[in-house]
Amino acid sequence: AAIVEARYGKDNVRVYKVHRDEKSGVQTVTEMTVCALLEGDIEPSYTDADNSVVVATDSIKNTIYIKAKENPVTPPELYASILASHFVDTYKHIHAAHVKVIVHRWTRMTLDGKPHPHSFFRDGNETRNVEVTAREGKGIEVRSSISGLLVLKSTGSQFHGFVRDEYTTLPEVWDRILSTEIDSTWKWNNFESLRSVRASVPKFDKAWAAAREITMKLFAEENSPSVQNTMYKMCEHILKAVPDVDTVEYSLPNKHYFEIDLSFHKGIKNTGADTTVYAPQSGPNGLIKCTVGRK
Ligand SMILES: O=c1[nH]c(=O)c2nn[nH]c2[nH]1
Repeated sequence: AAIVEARYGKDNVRVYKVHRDEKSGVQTVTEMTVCALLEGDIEPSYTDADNSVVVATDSIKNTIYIKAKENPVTPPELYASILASHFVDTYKHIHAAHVKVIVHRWTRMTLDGKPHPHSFFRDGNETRNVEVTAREGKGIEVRSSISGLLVLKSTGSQFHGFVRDEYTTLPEVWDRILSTEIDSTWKWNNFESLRSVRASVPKFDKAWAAAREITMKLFAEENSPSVQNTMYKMCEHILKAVPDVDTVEYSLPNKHYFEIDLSFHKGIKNTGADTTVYAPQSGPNGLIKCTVGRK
């Protein structure tokens, strides 16, 4: 037997960092969950119990905190690239590092119409994420994403014209609820070095804001003929808005809301156009995925 591939490290490292602006007294917080996994000449630790090649996961955890202390933690693309590059540059037997950063939402409170200097709230489970791979001699791959953004529209969604055969019971619909949890990822053109990531720092927040705005605007404004078509348009718009992005991918659950026929009770009309009461479904759910590139 032989190792085909291996990587190891520390997962679920929770990091909080505060920036205190002395002049204004305004404090800004960032909270993230970090995973850092190393790859390289580490087979002997698996095959021969030779721990001389192991950078302990505890040391990896320490490094995550030290790099957060020494460097900016925003944009997450920069922090993740600094962290991943550190491992490849520091240990000659480590040839790749994979870092995932999940940034949680602490949205500043607005009280009496004014932003509060040091109070925040968690407005939703949506997160901004980055996955970085630094590979020796091969630069830095960066994938940014939005996940957990739960959306619903009460109309403006349809689904008809699909295959009808002996397996089909789904009625065609011209007006339905559409709800999904946005998972949108945009992959940046390869960065040849940490220096080129730093040069692109102004682009990362703008790209995230554009992807989020495009996603919600198209979701809301399209009279969607299907999840497939609407997600494809989201990809097209993001590719147009962010020239340095190579591909965009979406993975969208279709979280169904079913009509409930209540006619058994005094002939209540609650189907088709008369439906006002629905049964939200926890499962099964549709799952629609695509990756779109530049032709
Ligand atoms: O948007 C949709 N796409 C599909 O592929 C599908 N299948 N059932 N309902 C559906 N809705």
